[in-house]
Amino acid sequence: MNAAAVLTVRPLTREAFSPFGTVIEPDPSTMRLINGGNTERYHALAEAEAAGDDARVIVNIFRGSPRAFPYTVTMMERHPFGSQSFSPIDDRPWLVVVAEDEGGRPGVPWVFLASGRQGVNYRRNVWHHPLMTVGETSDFLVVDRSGEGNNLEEFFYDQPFIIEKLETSA
Ligand SMILES: NC(=O)N[C@@H](O)C(=O)O
Ligand code: NI
Repeated sequence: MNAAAVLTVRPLTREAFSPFGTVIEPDPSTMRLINGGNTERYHALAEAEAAGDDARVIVNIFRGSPRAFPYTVTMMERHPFGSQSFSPIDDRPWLVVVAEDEGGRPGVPWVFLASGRQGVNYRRNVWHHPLMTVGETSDFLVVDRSGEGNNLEEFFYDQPFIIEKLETSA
């Protein structure tokens, strides 16, 4: 087992997350007034992808128990047939952990601290860590894909990556 590496925690921004998907938050450039001016619609912030036989886009709630820190990232997963979005319901910060694909395996994880008003949509087949709730058990609205075939691919690192604490830097 290789030596552990400590990961940097970065603030979640649309730009930094763009290689992995989109950030779901009110983007003024997408806003259009609807319902006679009563409602601001932030339009098409993300696109749900659902491929393969009998593929359907489904809406779920994930109730995540809080992770303990320091936390060791030992694995990543991806969904070959569809995207997956997470939007916090309880307005609490949470962690988003993703990685670039390097020849069919995830590279070094990127860790982003999301606010309680930020969601993300992982594009289809993007490496990510399973839901990482922080502090208290929290609910997330999750939009992803149901259908035929195995939509879960997991990879286990031969090197531990550590998230020491939730202070952002860089
Ligand atoms: N397995 C499952 O439904 N959850 C994961 O995909 C996850 O990203 O949390
Ligand atoms: Ni997932």
